Amino acid sequence: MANSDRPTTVIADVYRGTFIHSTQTTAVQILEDALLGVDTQGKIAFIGKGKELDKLSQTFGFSPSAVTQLKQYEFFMPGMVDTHIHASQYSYAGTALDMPLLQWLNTYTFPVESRFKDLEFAKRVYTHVVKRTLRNGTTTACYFATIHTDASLLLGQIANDFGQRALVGKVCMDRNNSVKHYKETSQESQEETCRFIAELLNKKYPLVKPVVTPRFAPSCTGALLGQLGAIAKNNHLHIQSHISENTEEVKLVKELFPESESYTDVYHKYNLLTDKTVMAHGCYLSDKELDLFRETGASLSHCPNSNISLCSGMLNIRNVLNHKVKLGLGTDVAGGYSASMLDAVRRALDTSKVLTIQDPDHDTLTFEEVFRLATLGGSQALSLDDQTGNFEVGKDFDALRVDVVAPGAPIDLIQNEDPKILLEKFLNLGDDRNIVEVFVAGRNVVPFTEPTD
Ligand SMILES: O=c1[nH]c(=O)c2nc[nH]c2[nH]1
Ligand SMILES: [Zn+2]
Repeated sequence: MANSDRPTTVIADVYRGTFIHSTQTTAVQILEDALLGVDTQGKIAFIGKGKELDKLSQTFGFSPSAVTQLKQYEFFMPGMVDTHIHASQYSYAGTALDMPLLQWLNTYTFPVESRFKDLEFAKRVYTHVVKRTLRNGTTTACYFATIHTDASLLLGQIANDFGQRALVGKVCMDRNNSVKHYKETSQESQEETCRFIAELLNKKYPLVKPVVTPRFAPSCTGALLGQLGAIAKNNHLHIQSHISENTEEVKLVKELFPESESYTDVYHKYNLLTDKTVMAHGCYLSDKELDLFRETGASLSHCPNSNISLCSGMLNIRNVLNHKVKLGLGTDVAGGYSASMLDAVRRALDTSKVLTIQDPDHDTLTFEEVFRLATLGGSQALSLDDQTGNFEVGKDFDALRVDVVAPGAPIDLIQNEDPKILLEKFLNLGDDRNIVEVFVAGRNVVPFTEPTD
């Protein structure tokens, strides 16, 4: 090949085997004996057929002997996207699920979150949650931290150090909190949000971004919501919050914001519904509110474990999808007790099946659709689908290498199964022992190379 014809991309790694991902039109697309090349920037440079090895190796200038071959019963799938997780609640995940949302916040959540003033405590919890989620296949996480700016910055640093793609939010709340040392004024909240954004952006972490984070309407005055909407707009930032999770909360919002037509209208009025907004839950949104989500491009994070654990409600995903609202899945640790997105996949399917038990006409979600929600759907919900979510050329290589028969893992394969069955078994039965490697932007981040604590 003449010098001038040489591609400018330099290939760092090439993998050969089965790749399973979603596209806009196909919930599960299976590419058997495929070849995928990753460039030195961590981006997918090509995806082709194994039999095209000679041609691809010449075009992209790599040696066929450097290709990593997957084993039988292994496949690559896109890394999973947790669109809603409270990193600061990880210490009590798996406990404290015996009361409804508003009581749960005052009894368990605010007292624990107030401890993140202590940076040593913050470091311990945040290191654990980043490692736990990464090894369970969460390559992108949208995190709530606490009101503490320095601890929130530390969460960004830890995600960066371990190589996880993350949106990190310093939580804002200037009212309705009974816990003495867990409060901020609207001025403090606004100033500290600006400091958080400036300092985090200044670090220039390649995969970690700030997200403007009003906790939810009952925790924020209209004045603070308005200031946060302006900060997000002026800096083109992501926004996250909660909406319509339980009936008591919806009633409270009506009382606190009597001038607003609906809960969604409260956020809309303060410019908090944009195409970079993700709202958790939405169990009780009306069709009109869903229309407003679609019009503004805002998305929903479905957190089924939390919705059941706190007896909040059940989101009708089919109705959300029919309204063409962007949707991803979230663990919502610690209202949700599991930090694993595989659990979110299973609970999403369970919830949809319960809705079918209640109404046999309900169009139950398929496992293929839920796979898409956990990957491509999540990346769309976070407006990061230009970078991650599937194996399209030009996106970052965020991937899980899954071995369905990994030693010690909880899956028995009795017969030779096709790749779609392998995916279904992994989603329903697998765990982190099946996730033998995790890649984010081409970098191998699991198994960990750092000393573990
Ligand atoms: O599930 C939830 N967890 C929280 O921490 C929270 N705060 C407001 N609304 C919330 N919902
Ligand atoms: Zn939440």
